Amino acid sequence: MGPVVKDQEPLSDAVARAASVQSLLVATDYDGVLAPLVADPMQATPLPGTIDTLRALAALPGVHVAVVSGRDLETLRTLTGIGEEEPLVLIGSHGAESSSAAVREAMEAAAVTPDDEVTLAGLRSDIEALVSEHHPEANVEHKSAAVVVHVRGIPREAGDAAIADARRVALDHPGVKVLKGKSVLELSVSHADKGSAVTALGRHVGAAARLYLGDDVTDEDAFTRMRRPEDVTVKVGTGSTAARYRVDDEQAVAELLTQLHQSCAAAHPAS
Ligand SMILES: O=P(O)(O)OC[C@H]1O[C@H](O[C@H]2O[C@H](CO)[C@@H](O)[C@H](O)[C@H]2O)[C@H](O)[C@@H](O)[C@@H]1O
Repeated sequence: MGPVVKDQEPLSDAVARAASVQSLLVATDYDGVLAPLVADPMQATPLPGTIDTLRALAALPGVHVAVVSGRDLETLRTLTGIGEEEPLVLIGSHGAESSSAAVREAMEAAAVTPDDEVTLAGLRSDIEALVSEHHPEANVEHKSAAVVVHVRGIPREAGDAAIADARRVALDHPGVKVLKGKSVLELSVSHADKGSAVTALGRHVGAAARLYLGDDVTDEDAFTRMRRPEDVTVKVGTGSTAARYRVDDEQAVAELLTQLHQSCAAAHPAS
């Protein structure tokens, strides 16, 4: 897979350049970027070594690291194994939740309200009823601000029917945001987006450059917000994108993070 824009600086040069700035924010999506996609969401584990590479990056002076996901914060912490005492920032529920107080403050206006909770409770029970009565081969994932219908691994026609019916259910619940992801339909009461959360974190740490890796439609909010010449945006896999660069898969992400760590370690030696 070639670069997204022709005749631009090669990705390896852009990574080396980003590594040399005084304050760098490295932000990465989780599913489909650090962790290969699998049928059971709770079995989606990071490729060996990737979290340790992020830890090593976060230990360097002037390098800030965040994992940004549609997962809720608690699940993201469990799946990444990143502890509360570690310097890595976790951003969950597409920006609605974060381990960083600065991000929480910036996203306060997008926080889930008690009215949203009521909407979500009604939605959860309607989706559960729909799936158990009409689409038993589909699965339902409950998150703090959303309910997700999963159709990975089931026959195409059955999956499409489940997604179409879930969309219809959402219409009965005003204020619900519908996000079509990879073999999922997410119905959310969150008003947050990854782009706002990551740019808030970048501002907070005074990032001179931001490097963002993502594979799904919700990552496009981050790609479109990171348009400074110093920023490096990387789409993982196929599909149209606002990112400047593209890599094939999670293995290529692991290699890119290793290259980034080597460049950052050379540019930001620990004192
Ligand atoms: O923002 P992300 O970290 O990319 O999370 C997006 C969604 O990821 C999960 O679903 C995806 O991964 C599953 C496990 O590999 C896979 O079964 C599913 O088909 C994918 O769409 C997660 O379950 C969702 O809640 C996230 O919103």
